[in-house]
Amino acid sequence: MSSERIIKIFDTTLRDGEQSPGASMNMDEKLRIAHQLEKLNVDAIEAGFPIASDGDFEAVKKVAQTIKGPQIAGLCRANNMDIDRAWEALKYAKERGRIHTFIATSDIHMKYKLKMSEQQVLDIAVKAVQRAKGYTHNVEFSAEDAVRTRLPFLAKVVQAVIEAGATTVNIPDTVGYTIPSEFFEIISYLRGNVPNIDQATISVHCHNDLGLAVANSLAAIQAGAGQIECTINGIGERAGNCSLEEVVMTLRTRQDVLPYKTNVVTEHIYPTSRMLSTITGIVVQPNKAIVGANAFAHEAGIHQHGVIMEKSTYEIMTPESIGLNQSKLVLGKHSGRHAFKQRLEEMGYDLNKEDVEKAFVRFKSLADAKKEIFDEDLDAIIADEIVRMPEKYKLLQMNVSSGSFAAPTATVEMDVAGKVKKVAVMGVGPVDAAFKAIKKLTGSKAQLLAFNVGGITGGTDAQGECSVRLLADGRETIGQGAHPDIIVASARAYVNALNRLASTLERKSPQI
Ligand SMILES: CC(=O)SCCNC(=O)CCNC(=O)[C@H](O)C(C)(C)COP(=O)(O)OP(=O)(O)OC[C@H]1O[C@@H](n2cnc3c(N)ncnc32)[C@H](O)[C@@H]1OP(=O)(O)O
Ligand SMILES: CC(C)C(=O)C(=O)O
Repeated sequence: MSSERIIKIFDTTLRDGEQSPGASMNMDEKLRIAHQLEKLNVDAIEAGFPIASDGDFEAVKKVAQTIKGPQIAGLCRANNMDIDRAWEALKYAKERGRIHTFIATSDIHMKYKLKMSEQQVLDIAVKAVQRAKGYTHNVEFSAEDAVRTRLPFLAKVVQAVIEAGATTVNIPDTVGYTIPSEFFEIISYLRGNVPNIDQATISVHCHNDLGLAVANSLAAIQAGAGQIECTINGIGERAGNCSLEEVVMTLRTRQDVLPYKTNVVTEHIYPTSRMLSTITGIVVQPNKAIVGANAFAHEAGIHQHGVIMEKSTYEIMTPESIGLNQSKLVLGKHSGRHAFKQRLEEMGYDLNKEDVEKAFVRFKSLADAKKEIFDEDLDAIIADEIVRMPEKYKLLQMNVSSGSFAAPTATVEMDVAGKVKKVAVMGVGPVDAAFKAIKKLTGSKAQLLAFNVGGITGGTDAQGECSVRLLADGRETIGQGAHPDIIVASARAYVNALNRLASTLERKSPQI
């Protein structure tokens, strides 16, 4: 086999992909995806099943009229009505229009579904290809459920449809049943037992019921197949189809052992995946290979350190190669100092070693309480931990009980100018109780002008950020506090404001 064979990519997102429950697209949506597939430079777009509905017919027609470059295929059963209707839509793509006709060849499908004998199926397959040939030279035939078909019969069908003029013969694993070594054997068998096999492109169409669609497709091309049928994000009937991005990026990344190329412009993969997910509402799982949100994200400190030093330590392909701007270091409880310091620097903080260490300790304890630490959380940590004035008052511990039955009560322990004091106070609500307790412990006469509370980041595990505006002796101060517990954040803000007030009054300079 010659090296660096070009493998044709036949995208069926708009046909088999649309068979995913909930993935139906209207004509405009199909057209938008088709334009994106055009940018990806796939070799063929299967735009729909024209006999299925008027809407599908119009969509296939519009794609055939509009898209330049890729071939445009339409699926049809092996009967005249379907084939004629398919060509009515596909004819607008002229010589790029491909009629894709199919019939099942496995015993189980022939017996229970079609209720036909082998001979009947063989005759119908040949007639269908001949009918399609009357319209175009560009005819694909699929032997549905090929991998569960008895091999001598499969070979007989393949030989007959090629004689009838099929230019592409597709060997689908309709139910995602086969394993890679078997698929390799099936394709090898056909290449060894169908005398005219070289007159057509062998195609494969793998479903993912056992999670093997990509592996099976790769095994098939290693055995000599020349076309892979696949979908964006791997969507499709049941567990989906072979994922375009996975198969294409495997071929791009493992050139050393897979000497095949595709024509796909891989930099359009990520935007295409996003667009499809937005249009269909089918969310890509975060750990999905290539296009999942975590595919280029590193959370563990040891990995982050490696990536900071040299990306290839933990990245086998670049995010840019699929159209992503850059990989992401996710700060969480497994992160280490290297990643933490790098993020602070990227955010513009130039901290000394001691301050980084102080912030890091606080970051680790926050990371234990919430899943992901965002830049806003780091801002709050820096504001709280580093950019602090000398503290006359320190909040040591607090506990608040609240609800709709007992009166809200705050028990607060503070260090007030070197003395540890504790008090329990009731209030209208938990924040009111906490503020009253702090006032009692500090003896402050400051008037509360404003109190604001907000979640810094989304989710119920968000770090709450509170701000408090106080007035005393004609001076206003603002205090801020952050903590996953919103009451603790409020108390921290209050104490922070009192400390600012104290240091302002001590310096006797009019600051806010
Ligand atoms: C493996 C695959 O993904 S194949 C593609 C699957 N995709 C789809 O089915 C989506 C589009 N399908 C549809 O809109 C409808 O099924 C239609 C319009 C094609 C047919 O609808 P209906 O006429 O109501 O038939 P229905 O879907 O209930 O049954 C399928 C019929 O086609 C026959 N049939 C199935 N496959 C083929 C085939 N490849 N060639 C010829 N006839 C076939 C069945 O035997 C059955 O025939 P019957 O009505 O004489 O019993
Ligand atoms: C019609 C063929 C190509 C198919 O979708 C399948 O067998 O899964």
